[in-house]
Amino acid sequence: MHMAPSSANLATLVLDFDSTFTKVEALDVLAEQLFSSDPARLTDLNAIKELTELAMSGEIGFGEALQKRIQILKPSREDIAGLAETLKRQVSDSIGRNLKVFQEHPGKIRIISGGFHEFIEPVVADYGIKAEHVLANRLIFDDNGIATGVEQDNPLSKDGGKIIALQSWAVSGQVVMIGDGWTDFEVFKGGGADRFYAFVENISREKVVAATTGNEATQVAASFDEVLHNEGYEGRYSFPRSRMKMLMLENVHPVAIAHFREEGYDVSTLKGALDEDALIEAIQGVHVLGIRSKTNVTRKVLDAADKLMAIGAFCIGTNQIDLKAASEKGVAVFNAPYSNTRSVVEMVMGLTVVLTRNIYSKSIQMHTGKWDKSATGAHEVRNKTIGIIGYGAIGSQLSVLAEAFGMRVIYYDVAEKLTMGNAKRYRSLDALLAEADVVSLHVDGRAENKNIFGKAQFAKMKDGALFINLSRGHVVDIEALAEAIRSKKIYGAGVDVFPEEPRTNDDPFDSPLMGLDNVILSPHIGGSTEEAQEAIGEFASERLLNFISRGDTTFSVNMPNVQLSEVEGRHRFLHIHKNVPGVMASINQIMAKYNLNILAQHLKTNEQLGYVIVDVDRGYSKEALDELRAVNGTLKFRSLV
Ligand SMILES: NC(=O)c1ccc[n+]([C@@H]2O[C@H](COP(=O)([O-])OP(=O)(O)OC[C@H]3O[C@@H](n4cnc5c(N)ncnc54)[C@H](O)[C@@H]3O)[C@@H](O)[C@H]2O)c1
Ligand SMILES: O=C(O)[C@H](O)COP(=O)(O)O
Repeated sequence: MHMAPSSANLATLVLDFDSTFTKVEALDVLAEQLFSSDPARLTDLNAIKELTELAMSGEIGFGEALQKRIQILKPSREDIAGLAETLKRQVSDSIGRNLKVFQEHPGKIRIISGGFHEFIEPVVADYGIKAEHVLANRLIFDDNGIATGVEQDNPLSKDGGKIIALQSWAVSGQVVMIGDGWTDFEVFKGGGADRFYAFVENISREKVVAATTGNEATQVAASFDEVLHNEGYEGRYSFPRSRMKMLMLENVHPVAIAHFREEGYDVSTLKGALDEDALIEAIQGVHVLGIRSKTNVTRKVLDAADKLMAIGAFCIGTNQIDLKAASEKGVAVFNAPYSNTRSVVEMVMGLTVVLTRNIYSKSIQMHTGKWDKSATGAHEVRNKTIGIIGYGAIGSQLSVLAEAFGMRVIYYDVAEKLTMGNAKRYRSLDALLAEADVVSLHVDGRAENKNIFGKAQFAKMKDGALFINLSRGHVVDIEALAEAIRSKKIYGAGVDVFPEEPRTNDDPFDSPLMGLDNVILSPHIGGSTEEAQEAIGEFASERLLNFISRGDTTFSVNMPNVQLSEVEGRHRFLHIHKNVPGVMASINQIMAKYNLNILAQHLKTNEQLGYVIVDVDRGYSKEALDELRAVNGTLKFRSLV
């Protein structure tokens, strides 16, 4: 049985304290603490920060910097106690979430620091690290309890001291040094450690990072999870999040990026969309892709995606993604189906009023110095009929707002829908077109909807009616629309979406609708409000995070939806497979064969996919995982801790 790895076979992990165990440099924090109670000490604060930085990047001797800093600071015993309390709240995120590892392997994780026992010990004691496993300096206090210097016979008060101090432990087995600073790298360089990790979760020091290249025993670690994973410890995450790449295109809202980064993922961003070739290149090694409406995720892109687990469409539409191909590969797709609905609807109402009153054309005239005050051709929307085609989230919300404006609402939808207010469902599109003063399109972008609105449909509209499309460009024959406007069949139009749209703001726009009378064109901004974008960022990032961290597929557009709790104190296997007979039986046979203690099990299927989630006790065999991965029909298999 594969249980939590036994301590005996594991390397001893020696952690630096400042900017590694904690997020901060303790003496800088102390300086700030003293400065905040005495603003006259601002110059002291700056001097301390400068000395810290110079010492950490190896520019001046460590011992010299330490002495100088204590002599400037002169902290009291109370100041040091206060500092320890502050530092307890500043433990590095990846250290904090791995508390259990410290508890499971007492003595295996130790601290070596050029800082001071007086504040390090109380902080690391919370992680079960005993005083004898902390190597650090000691302060010298005068009779008034004020620190006046550093004990000089301690090797850690001198340059190159860490490597000498380390020998006093006489650790048997392998030693791994983890730290952000040059003195930490020196431990490895001087032969005091078998391996070295440049710890960059809090700060990345160029000289230290550069020193790790070209040596197999040294590498950069973006989190303690990575170190634990590499060294065979069983940490909080089975796979370090800092090694999971997220690529966010098309200006995905910063709130989403911040959430991903807070959770420790490696996120890169691009402002615009990418074409197929560029995306094929960019998607290599990417675990989660974030897009909006302009990025086409084709089968070719999905074929090239070697690590992809999930796609987040940070918008409503998912027609730009080959959902069938994504399902065949077990890639989960999420979107934000309701977050920009209101923004679109408000824009439709605004366009309806502006077009009905001919305000847009009059405004253009005013800008050329023409004053044309007249009521001719301007109408109220009250008592007019709006015909909504596609009565989904947006169509039905529009129904409510249009009624609030006093409009009569009729709608046409291919599916059965809940009718809002006094709206009336029409089963014939032609009948709707014959009655509507305003026709507004809100169908989804499925491929079959290409050109559903063309010459024949415009011909069936009332003379002088208005046409609005904020759904998808390809659903309307744009030449037919241009002709309907030129011939005055249509009195005006509001168009936000086009068959061909520029990929970025730097690309040109061209359309047969340009220059036509009473036609308001907008650059696909129906959902582009700050409110909507933030709401999408929140919603879609939460869906993706819940899927990646716990397997939850709530709201996925292609995976069977399963709502799951967090994985605590157990293992979770996630098995995505083709929906073919026999998979579940095979999985259960493997579970029985390896005597896995099942705590919970879920199976949900859709036409294409089956999704099995099994929670088991922490003890399990690696062979069982290999067999589960090899079950016929498996598309993706993951094990979570
Ligand atoms: N302009 C923008 O910025 C913007 C913003 C958000 C959404 N959108 C687009 O708006 C559209 C509507 O979004 P939603 O959230 O309401 O989608 P939805 O899926 O909730 O609703 C679409 C409705 O259209 C119906 N439908 C599909 N094909 C039809 C057809 N041929 N005839 C009649 N009814 C049909 C469906 O049955 C469904 O009820 C989508 O195309 C979406 O991509 C555009
Ligand atoms: O599908 C959508 O939500 C809209 O088309 C908006 O797309 P966008 O996020 O690219 O603006």
